[in-house]
Amino acid sequence: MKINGTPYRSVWVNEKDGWSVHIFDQTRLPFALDVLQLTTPEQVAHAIKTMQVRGAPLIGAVAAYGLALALRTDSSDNALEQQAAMLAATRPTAINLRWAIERMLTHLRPLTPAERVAAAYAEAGRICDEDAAQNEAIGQHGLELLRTLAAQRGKNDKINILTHCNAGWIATVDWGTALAPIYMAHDEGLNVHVWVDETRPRNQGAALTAWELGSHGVPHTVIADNAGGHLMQHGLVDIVIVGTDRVTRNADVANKIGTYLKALAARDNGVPFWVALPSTTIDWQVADGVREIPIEERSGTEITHISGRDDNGQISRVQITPDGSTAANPAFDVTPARLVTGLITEKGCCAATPEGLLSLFPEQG
Ligand SMILES: CSC[C@H]1O[C@H](OP(=O)(O)O)[C@H](O)[C@@H]1O
Repeated sequence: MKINGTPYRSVWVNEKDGWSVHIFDQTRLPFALDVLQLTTPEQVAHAIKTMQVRGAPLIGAVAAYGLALALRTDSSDNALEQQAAMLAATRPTAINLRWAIERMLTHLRPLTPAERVAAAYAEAGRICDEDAAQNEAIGQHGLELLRTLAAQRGKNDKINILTHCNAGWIATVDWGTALAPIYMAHDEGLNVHVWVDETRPRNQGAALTAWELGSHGVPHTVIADNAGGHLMQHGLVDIVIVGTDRVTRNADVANKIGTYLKALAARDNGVPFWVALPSTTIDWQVADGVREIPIEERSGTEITHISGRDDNGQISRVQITPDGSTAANPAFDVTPARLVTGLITEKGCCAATPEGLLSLFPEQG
């Protein structure tokens, strides 16, 4: 996507040295666009754990480059396995991380140590190119949904879309998943407006989705997470589109904490609830998401403290709870397939059912 007219991806190899890896430090957005240069697998692991880089497809792509960086130092079998395990363990919920590492291992294990570095960079590059292409296709299929909504009402009537967390281009290599159809609809001239859940506690909506949409000129309004149900009750939400970190073969959906509550409100108010995902986010080995998907527990300090820009223009962090209060911080929840209207994938849209998924991916049957 473009930032001030310049096209960017969310991860890229430094063209000056040909091997170090660049990402945006997403903990500094929306107030600073800082590029981080990663030169070691440990730096990659730290960036993923601290959410300097986040978003299911993007952490998989960056971890793939982390393995390439590791092999520059030691491309032995032991190093390959150990570094892969270290990177895969950085965050437990997004299946893309494990998928990307497994793909790299499958590609690299048969090679000699001398062949591995170049092959690792090439495979990580293919993972990035495929993600960008898949997300563009998701955008096209999701655009059809928005065109249908627009056709059902007056051409210039506003289409109000609610989204949760950030599933935009900065959460992927490019285009995003939930936001890809929105960008395309806006660029096509459809009158779209986005309700942006702030998405406590890390505020990926308020800080990242609002920044993305504002940078692209897409009308949007940031709301408290708890406001979505009220807006739906008053007919102010036409469709919910969210991203996901893992979808099971039964079409249960793991996503940022609070997604399940949004789906319940949508069902209660007859609002279509769609989930956008590349096939790399489908975990075909898992059926029951509520029971089987590991939910990341993050530090309670993400609840007890919040960061932002103060009146002096400085980024500062403040405590918002009493000393001594404990905090629990599950980072994801699972929305059962029964609450999901449908899935938007690079192969098309389908019902949130095992049959729906297999209709798009028959090879998994
Ligand atoms: C396009 S995947 C985006 C997905 O990832 C986010 O999680 P996190 O910010 O913790 O990496 C969130 O669940 C988004 O829906």
